[in-house]
Amino acid sequence: MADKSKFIEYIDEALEKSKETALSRLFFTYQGIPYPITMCTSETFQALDTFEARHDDIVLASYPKCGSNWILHIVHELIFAVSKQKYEYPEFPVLECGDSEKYQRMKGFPSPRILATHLHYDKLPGSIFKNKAKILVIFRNPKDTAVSFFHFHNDVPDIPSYCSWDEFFRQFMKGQVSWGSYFDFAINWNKHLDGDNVKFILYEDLKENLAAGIKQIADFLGFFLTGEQIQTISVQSTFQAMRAKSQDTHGAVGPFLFRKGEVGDWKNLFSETQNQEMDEKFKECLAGTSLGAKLKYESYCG
Ligand SMILES: Nc1ncnc2c1ncn2[C@@H]1O[C@H](COP(=O)(O)OS(=O)(=O)O)[C@@H](OP(=O)(O)O)[C@H]1O
Repeated sequence: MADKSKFIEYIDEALEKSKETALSRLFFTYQGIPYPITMCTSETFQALDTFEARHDDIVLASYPKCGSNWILHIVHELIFAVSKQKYEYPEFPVLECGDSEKYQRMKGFPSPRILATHLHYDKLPGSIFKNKAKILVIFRNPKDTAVSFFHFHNDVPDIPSYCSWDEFFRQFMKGQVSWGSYFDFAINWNKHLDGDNVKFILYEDLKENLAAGIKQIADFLGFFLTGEQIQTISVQSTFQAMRAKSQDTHGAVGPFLFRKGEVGDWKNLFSETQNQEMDEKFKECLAGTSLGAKLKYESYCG
């Protein structure tokens, strides 16, 4: 029996190691943060210093899976409503993804440029702050964010999957997932959310009252719309409306990206132990902070 348990221990350890080796092939680390090798390169990160932000750039900053495609769509619709011009951005809109020449090409793009990013606050190019670009910072409760991230890896055929939710959860809590730790991302943003050019948006607030959220975004961007225009954009921005068009807007990945769009889906995957572990982590990192209060953790994760 003793030998058998040693054997199981050994196999478990070997499995653990091979999982970590397999996972390490998914990422490369740049300045301490893991990024997916399929989307980012260190050459692009080096070239990022040459990116010159404009005062009329609109930056959507979020940890992955907090709803950046939702806000991107809303901002597109707002621009269309005020300018009657369909906004066509010539590049994949995530600032840190793509080839290292992109920042040169971007110099020729018309304003306003809408740029999404999952970079942590302290990794953002300084010109965003220096030139006072407008930044919409989107947050979602960490439990639903983790669940959405897990499904994305495991549902999309071309992305390497995790062997189980438990395995993903372990890596998520260690920050060993693409773009690093949710909690580090949040701690980094915590003291910078009240700046003049920064607008905090909570995914759950938008779910609660989409029209009110769209109005706040429009006000922040200085767009004046009628109540009727706001109403029209809300109808076009519901989860159902966006999912129905997702193959046209995002290709084959669309239905996976617009997966469920709910608050509280974490209850379907979290074990009691995982629940407690995340509550502890939240307390340790964000309890008593201004962002901690803004996230309304008790309401959405309790
Ligand atoms: N309109 C609307 N309403 C409600 N929820 C929406 C909407 N649009 C996108 N989503 C949900 O946002 C999740 C994807 O987040 P991101 O767009 O940030 O993903 S990514 O990081 O850019 O890949 C993903 O969450 P899950 O469904 O929980 O996986 C999307 O469904």
